Amino acid sequence: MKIPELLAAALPQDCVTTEAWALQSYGCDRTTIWPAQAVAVVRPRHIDEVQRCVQLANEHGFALVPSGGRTGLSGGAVASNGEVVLSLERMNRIVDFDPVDASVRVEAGVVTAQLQDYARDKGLYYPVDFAAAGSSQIGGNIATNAGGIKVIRYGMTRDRVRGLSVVTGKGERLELNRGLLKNNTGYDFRHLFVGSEGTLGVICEANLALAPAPADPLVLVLGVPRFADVLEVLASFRQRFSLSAFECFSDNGLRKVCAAHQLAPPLSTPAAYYALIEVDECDGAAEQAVAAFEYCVDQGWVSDGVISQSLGQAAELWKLREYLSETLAAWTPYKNDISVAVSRLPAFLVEADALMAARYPDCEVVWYGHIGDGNLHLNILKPERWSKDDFLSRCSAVTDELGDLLVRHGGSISAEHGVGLLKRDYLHYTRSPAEIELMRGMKALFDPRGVLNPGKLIG
Ligand SMILES: O=C(O)CC[C@@H](O)C(=O)O
Ligand SMILES: [Zn+2]
Repeated sequence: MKIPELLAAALPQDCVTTEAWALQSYGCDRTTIWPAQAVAVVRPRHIDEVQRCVQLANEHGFALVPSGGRTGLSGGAVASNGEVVLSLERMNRIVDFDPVDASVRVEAGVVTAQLQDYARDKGLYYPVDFAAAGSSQIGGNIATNAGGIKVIRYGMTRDRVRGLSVVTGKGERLELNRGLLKNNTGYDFRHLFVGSEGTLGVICEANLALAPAPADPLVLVLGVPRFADVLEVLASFRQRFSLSAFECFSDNGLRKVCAAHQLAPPLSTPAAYYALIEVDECDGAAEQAVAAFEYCVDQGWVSDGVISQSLGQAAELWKLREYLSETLAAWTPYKNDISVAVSRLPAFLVEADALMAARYPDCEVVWYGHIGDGNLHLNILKPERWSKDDFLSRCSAVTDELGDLLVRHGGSISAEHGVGLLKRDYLHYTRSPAEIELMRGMKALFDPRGVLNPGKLIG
């Protein structure tokens, strides 16, 4: 029997499809480098069906690509090698909520925004947030340890995960950590699965910690002529506030967003860079923010600025940052998602800036990111006249140089987007040979036949 027939015989009939549109659409994520070449798409409704798929894959030797909202930018959910896509989208129930534990148990296919709304309705807050929250799914967020715009205050997805139900690559079901806050009983496998990119097991359910509802946001956008001064601005605001976001973007990125979305630029005087700062709106916050802004102007770090006067204005200012990734997609960008310790950013930036200018003389580079977390998204835009292949091979060579630079500054080749296929060959810039060997050992332990997401993360 062929693989789709095997699956159809073992699962409810409407779980399996081989329709061309489905193979295409479920076989890709937001990268455009690898063509979709899935042989089937399976969409189970229950963890038992997930387990059956994994058992079949082991018995018959085919590969599965676990799949969420496919908003990833590193090729972690691409099926370009005859795999079966295992989509969790139908497992999208919020199973349980406990107000005493302030936690929620959800299936993997719950969309991030759905959980955010649910938490808000309960008077609480799910703080992992990013532009793709409307389509990304919790299982994928956990598998990639998604970050986003609130990491500076709330941490990454890992910091929310209190428990996981997974099906390992061997087909075993594991209940990891049981939703407990305290559980010192040896190796915590839950954390091994966070960020494992579907290579160890399929995340089916999660117990997630919710946060208290925050105050309304106060948002500032400040014009900063020199990149290094963005760090000075960060330090000044940090002294006065517990920040809930500190983002940065360059003027060329802002101009593209404004043009694509018919938005007015935030400041009458443009600056080379902008810092977007969010703090809690509370008594005296606006006055404090103005004082911090004036201090930064006096120091010559900031040339102009705006502060939100309403929730609507705060949301409008956020659009300038949040629309960047989607706007730049029109230029088929090559993405670098890198990090160094915040304290090392100034020194790193000087060298990274020089490297970009020297090695990409023909390409426009758009800088932006979660600079308060030491995380930058360097998007290299493809010149129209260059073929995709030429562009990619040039970018790959520069990524090696960037890797060397990151090694010198103790940084990471992937801060929050994961490794997938895109950064797999650069993993050694951040993880030692001994670590990579241990990763392979883990993979062999949980997925001895290599049926889960082969080729991703560690190859
Ligand atoms: O597209 C990118 O480079 C970054 C996407 C996302 O992580 C963001 O911060 O907007
Ligand atoms: Zn980001």
